[in-house]
Amino acid sequence: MMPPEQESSIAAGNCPANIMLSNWTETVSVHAEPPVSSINTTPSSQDRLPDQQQSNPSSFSILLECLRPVTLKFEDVAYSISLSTKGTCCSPNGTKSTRSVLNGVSGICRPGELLAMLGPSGSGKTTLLTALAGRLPGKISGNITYNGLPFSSSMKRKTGFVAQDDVLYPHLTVIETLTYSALLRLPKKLTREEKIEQAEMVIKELGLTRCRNNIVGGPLLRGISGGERKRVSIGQEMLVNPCLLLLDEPTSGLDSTTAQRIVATIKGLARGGRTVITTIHQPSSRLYRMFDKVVVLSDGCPIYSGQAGRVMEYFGSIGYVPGFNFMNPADFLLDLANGIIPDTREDDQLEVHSKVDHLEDQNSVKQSLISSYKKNLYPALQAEIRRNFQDPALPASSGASSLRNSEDQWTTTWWQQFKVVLGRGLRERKHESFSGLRIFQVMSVSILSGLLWWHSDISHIQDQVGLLFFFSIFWGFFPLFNAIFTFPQERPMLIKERSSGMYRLSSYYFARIAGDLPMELILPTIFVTVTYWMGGLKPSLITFILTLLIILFNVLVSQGLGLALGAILMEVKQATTLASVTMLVFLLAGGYYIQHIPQFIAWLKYISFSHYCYKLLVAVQYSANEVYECELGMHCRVMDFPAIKYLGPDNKWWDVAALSMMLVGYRIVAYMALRMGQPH
Ligand SMILES: Nc1ncnc2c1ncn2[C@@H]1O[C@H](COP(=O)(O)OP(=O)(O)OP(=O)(O)O)[C@@H](O)[C@H]1O
Repeated sequence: MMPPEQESSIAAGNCPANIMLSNWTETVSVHAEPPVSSINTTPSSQDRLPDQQQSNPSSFSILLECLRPVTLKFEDVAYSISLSTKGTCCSPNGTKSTRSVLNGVSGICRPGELLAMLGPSGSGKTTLLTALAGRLPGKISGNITYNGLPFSSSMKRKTGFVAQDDVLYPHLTVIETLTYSALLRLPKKLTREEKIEQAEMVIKELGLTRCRNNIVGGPLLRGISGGERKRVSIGQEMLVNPCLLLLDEPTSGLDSTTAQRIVATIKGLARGGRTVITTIHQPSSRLYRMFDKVVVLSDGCPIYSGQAGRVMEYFGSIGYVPGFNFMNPADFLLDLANGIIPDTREDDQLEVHSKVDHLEDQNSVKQSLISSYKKNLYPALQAEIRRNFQDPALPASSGASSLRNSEDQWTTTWWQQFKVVLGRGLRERKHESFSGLRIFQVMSVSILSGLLWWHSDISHIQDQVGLLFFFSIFWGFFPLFNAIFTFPQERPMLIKERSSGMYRLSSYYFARIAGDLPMELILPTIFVTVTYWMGGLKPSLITFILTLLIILFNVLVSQGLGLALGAILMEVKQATTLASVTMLVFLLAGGYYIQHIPQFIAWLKYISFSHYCYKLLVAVQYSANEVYECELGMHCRVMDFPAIKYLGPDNKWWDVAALSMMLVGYRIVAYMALRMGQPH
């Protein structure tokens, strides 16, 4: 294995971008360059890299040029959302309407190009970017092709998508975050060490060395800075050496120098033969100069799509000129997209503001810009999109289909995915699993109940049975409410990672369940050990072990129900409300409080796992012929005690079978609910 420095310098030799990227901490100077559609990265990537990779996997580096350049073309993209208002008492049916978010947007972005989408807030930039990333739900009309093909699962794994909000695990450090991504996303032909090396390399490339061991942090936990978070998100996508990289507002909330550095970084990635598209709010003129192409949107309609350097010329040709010579082109474009014509008199800003109020004027400016686009730009753009030439940067069409066939499998095996997600989950949640608060909660309840039932005796059978019922209910509630949070909390991460094709849902699901097991099982074990012996239950080791096993079984079933409710509703408030109603029903129908439930509702106990758990606890605690002192000097059979008699005939295996069915059934339901809510 080569030392990282050596590898880095070799890679940099192949890709000029890397020279610039590795200088993150130094002053970044990137100037607008001529459109790079002429940059032909294909021969090198096509002829050399795949071979290199096959013969010597260690030479694979994310710093090399993109392996399969992508030309992205989109034509007449339109998207509408349906808006429905809820009914009221006066108009119970509510109303339904649709709203157009994108309307006839077209463009081309070739390998090596950086395309920026500009437009006012709400103009549809994010929606278009999400559509281009193949992640927009619902029906999109128009045509979006990647090397002439529709979006495919192999394309998904070659696409990097950096969302506006960074979805990262707060308790992992920067290096851990990138290492786990590398382990999950890099191909199986690389060894673990090589993958870790790639993560290290990204850290260096993005200038994250200083904060590599800092935790990422989140809203309630101070971690790395906003710019560093953004770079970690970009780094996660860089790891897969994406041929198509899409970024949503990568500079929002950052100071101008940091923004400049981020854009310089993505410009560098484009120079490595990637197709890079970004939305951006208010770029400075320095940033604007780095763009090769721009698409300007106004209320979802395009007013410009083409070379960034020709914007002024185009708008000048249709009669719109900036107020003064040194105006930032981005400001000029945003004014136009808002329907505001920049005033030619520099000092008269009041005039501009007064125009803001003239909605009609603005709308007519927008309409005129949209029609000018349709008349002057669209025909040539459409012809260019439809031109069926063999792009020199594209692999031959056979290459495109082999791309589809050979890469449709996952980059890592099921088992690797399981192990990495499990390890990551244990690390991320160790503070939560072993939180002092949780341990205190369980310990205090166990000691308190041990004291309340202190050395209870069979002559006080009512109390003893009460303790067994308490076991079944407490260890029904506690795991249920813990499990409810699992999937709603993880949802953003799950959507992000599944959208990038990082792992199978099943490997994630089993890793998540397995990761929670240690703590889910350790706490009840401590609880039962303390309370069983303090509470004076049967002093037999076998009975104690059986009691413990029944409670652990109950915990797993109840955890399954919590997972299922969380996965179905995906909303913690609704899920906890439903869970508390369910547990209340189980508590009442369990057989301890009411022994004369009317027949028509008595079936409720059969769906209650607490009922089966309670029944089993009683069955192992008392033998069939055991007696207790029911009155002074009088002995009665335990099995005739009303709260026990009500439980019905003692057939333990039926109860075990019912609990087993619930154990598996709830988990299947949770999995199916997750699958249905997932991007495919
Ligand atoms: N699922 C949705 N439900 C309701 N409205 C939506 C939905 N998706 C998009 N919109 C609306 O479509 C419009 C475009 O949204 P989009 O997020 O694409 O704009 P944007 O240009 O990226 O804005 P910003 O710069 O503020 O992020 C907005 O008015 C938004 O409210």
